Amino acid sequence: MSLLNDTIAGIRYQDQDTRRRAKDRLDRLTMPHWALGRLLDLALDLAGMTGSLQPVVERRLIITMAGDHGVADEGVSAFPREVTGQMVANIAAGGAGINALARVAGARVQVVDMGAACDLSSLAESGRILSRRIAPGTANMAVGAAMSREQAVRSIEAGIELAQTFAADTDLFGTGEMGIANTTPSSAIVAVLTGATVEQATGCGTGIDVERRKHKVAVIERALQVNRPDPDDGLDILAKVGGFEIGGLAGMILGAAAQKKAIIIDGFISTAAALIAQSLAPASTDYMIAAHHSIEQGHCLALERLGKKPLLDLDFRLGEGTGAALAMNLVEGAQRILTEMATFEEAAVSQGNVNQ
Ligand SMILES: O=C(O)c1ccc[n+]([C@@H]2O[C@H](COP(=O)([O-])O)[C@@H](O)[C@H]2O)c1
Ligand SMILES: Cc1cc2nc[nH]c2cc1C
Repeated sequence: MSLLNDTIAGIRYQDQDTRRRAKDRLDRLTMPHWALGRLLDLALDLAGMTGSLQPVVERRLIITMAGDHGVADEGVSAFPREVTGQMVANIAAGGAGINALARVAGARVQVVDMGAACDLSSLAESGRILSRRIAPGTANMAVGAAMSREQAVRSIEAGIELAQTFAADTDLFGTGEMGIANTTPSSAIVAVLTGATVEQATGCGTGIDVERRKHKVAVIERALQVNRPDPDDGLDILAKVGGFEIGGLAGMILGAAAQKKAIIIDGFISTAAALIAQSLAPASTDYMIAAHHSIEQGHCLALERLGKKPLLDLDFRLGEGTGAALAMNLVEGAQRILTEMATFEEAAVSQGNVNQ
């Protein structure tokens, strides 16, 4: 079997017995019942994911995957393609938004070149980024498939391998990406996998105006007509209207799930990758935590399809893993409540008689 098929076959749903035992403890903690709300739901998830009442979320890693997109030729972004490589260098030097927010979370940031258009070999050779380049950007999905099915598999398998390697010294993963024009393939993926119209699934990305957004919708509609991706085949969708960094992130998510590690899903593009992972392995959603609600139109639809409620709502639309980084301390909050807070019996606190 292939790495992809093996990985999919190895993903288990959360451990229900550990969830039950965690629920039993959380029900008895010294507070009015469930008074920490969704932080407690998150604590249950951590227990179920790791199969432990003492989950650890100390060693944190944001993987920021970069890729370019042939569909940028259609004028769907407010920024030129070369920004992808320039921002990769900025992140590698520690000067991007993700670097500042990862420092708040005590997380490492690893940039991976999945297929930027420009030459990033000097950054890779000096060890500041990792190179898993599939090709120098995808083909233009408005005129044909973005990549071959074989490239789609390779991009996902590169992500799985990275998750396997990093799992040795990572307790908590976060996804991030950098890729000019990548909201275009992401909207296409969201439309195909949610059944929504392209109009509903498409936003303004880096900041295009109303007219350009109309054009972007038309480009995505054309890409779907030309390629006819099969909604029941995540690999077909990725190959026809996806991106290399999106495939890499889908692989990271599958790899983390197979290792029973929590993975925080960043914004719109990361959620599109999560939808690909869900379509390949429904149980992988049990290991995903939705970081935040991006203001990119279509993110709500994607989160709904994933069955996830985001932790934060800060009007972000940056990507890079910024929302995932900020959510990491909330995940630590959930873990500390489960592992550090006393029960009524332990602290000798009188219980009320409120119906639970
Ligand atoms: O994460 C998000 O929700 C998000 C929403 C809009 C834009 N972005 C970032 O902006 C870039 C894509 O925007 P665009 O307009 O070039 O498709 C890419 O580098 C993403 O990281 C990210
Ligand atoms: C400057 C810039 C930084 C980014 N980070 C993620 N996407 C981005 C897009 C642009 C344009």
